[in-house]
Amino acid sequence: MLFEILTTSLMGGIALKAFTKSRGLSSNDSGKIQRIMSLSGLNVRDGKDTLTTQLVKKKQYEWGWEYKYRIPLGRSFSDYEAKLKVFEDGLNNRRKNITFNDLRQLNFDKDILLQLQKLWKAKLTEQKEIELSYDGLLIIRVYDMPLTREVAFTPGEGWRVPVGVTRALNEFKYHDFELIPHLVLGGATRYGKSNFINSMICSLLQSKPNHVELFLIDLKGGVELCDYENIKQTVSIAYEPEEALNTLQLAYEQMREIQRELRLKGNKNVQEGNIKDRYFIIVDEVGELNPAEAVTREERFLKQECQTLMSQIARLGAGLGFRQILATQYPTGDVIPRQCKQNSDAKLSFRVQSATASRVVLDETGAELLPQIKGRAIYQTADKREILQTPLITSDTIQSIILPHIKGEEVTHEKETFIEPRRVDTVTFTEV
Ligand SMILES: Nc1ncnc2c1ncn2[C@@H]1O[C@H](COP(=O)(O)OP(=O)(O)OP(=O)(O)O)[C@@H](O)[C@H]1O
Repeated sequence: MLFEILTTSLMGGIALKAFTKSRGLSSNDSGKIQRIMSLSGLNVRDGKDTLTTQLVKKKQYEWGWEYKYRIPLGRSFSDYEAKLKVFEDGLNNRRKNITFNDLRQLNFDKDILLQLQKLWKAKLTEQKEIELSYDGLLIIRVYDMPLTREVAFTPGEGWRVPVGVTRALNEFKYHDFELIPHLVLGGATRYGKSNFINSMICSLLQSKPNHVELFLIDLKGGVELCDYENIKQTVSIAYEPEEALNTLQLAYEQMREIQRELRLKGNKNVQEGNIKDRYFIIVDEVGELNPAEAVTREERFLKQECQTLMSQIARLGAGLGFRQILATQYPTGDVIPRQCKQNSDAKLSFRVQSATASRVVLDETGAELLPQIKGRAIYQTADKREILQTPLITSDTIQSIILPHIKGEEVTHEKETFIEPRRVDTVTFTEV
């Protein structure tokens, strides 16, 4: 009986596979992708010939499939990027086929009908996600499961801070400030920049409380970074451009001091000089320091000074233990000083409004195509670009992390218990 079911299902599966293949659809999505390409006008006409996108390689991973294509002359990567939604909607089209691979997953010892029902339901609700990249070949990754929309904060180790969870196997990704000292952060409003800055600071406070020194510039009216105003690790905090200049000058002087110290010792950098402290200059909304936006001459001069200091820190600071993180929600033109951008080998961009804005942050397009999901971002280093979901940190977690570091408050971890005075009932006797 079991043998009969097995062979019938197997033959059915093979027949189904042959059928789907005859319709240009195979068990993976390569056939469908090829059809989407030709139907959405990605082929190129060359006289009588039609140049198509050629599949060079396909590989299955635990998370889904990766396809590599040679693109025809006359097409660029951005032509394919512009069709991202077309690919995604095409692959998630509800007319689903059950494939041979799907049938192979079934357990023929158990209730086969129920399993088929479940499989069909799963097929109808499945939501594949697609990622495009280019390295001389067009790479299309089709993920079976969408990337999670929420990741809880967990601190990193040492100078490694959590950046987020990647799609491949939900793996946690870290940014190592010892390897890449400076970071540029961008993204349209309400997509998660400030949340990321908070999780970064809290991770550093957790893992390096005695060696992290913070120079904070919060030009969003102080609402984002004011929690750190009274902690031991904050050397200086600024809420206005005038105060920002002061904070940057302090950081710059400290940098010079370390430079002198290392020179005297004959060391090239803090690692060689065994200096353990690291100095983080964090500017939330660097756009507020853009001289091009200044109204008066004095304001322009002040902002130019700020930009000069940020550029010097970016240029000279890495070996001296200085890490600069510049965040902006208005990625236009020179909002991030050029030298700061050039010296930041890592960029993190949340969704932005246009391809131009994406180029300002990442030097490449792509961040404008991110889904409208809070915390979803592209993390880009010199050799890699990944989409990830950044961790969400709650106010309660922030408060509990900063509590032991608040200045002037000896914090004991035991709870104070308030002892009420014992009630004494007194009866007074009077002599009659
Ligand atoms: N990683 C995340 N995961 C889930 N939700 C998030 C994440 N980051 C932020 N959010 C949600 O988005 C809201 C806005 O985040 P945040 O304040 O960090 O945005 P922003 O980019 O700094 O915005 P603005 O530039 O306007 O200040 C948060 O209140 C939170 O609810």
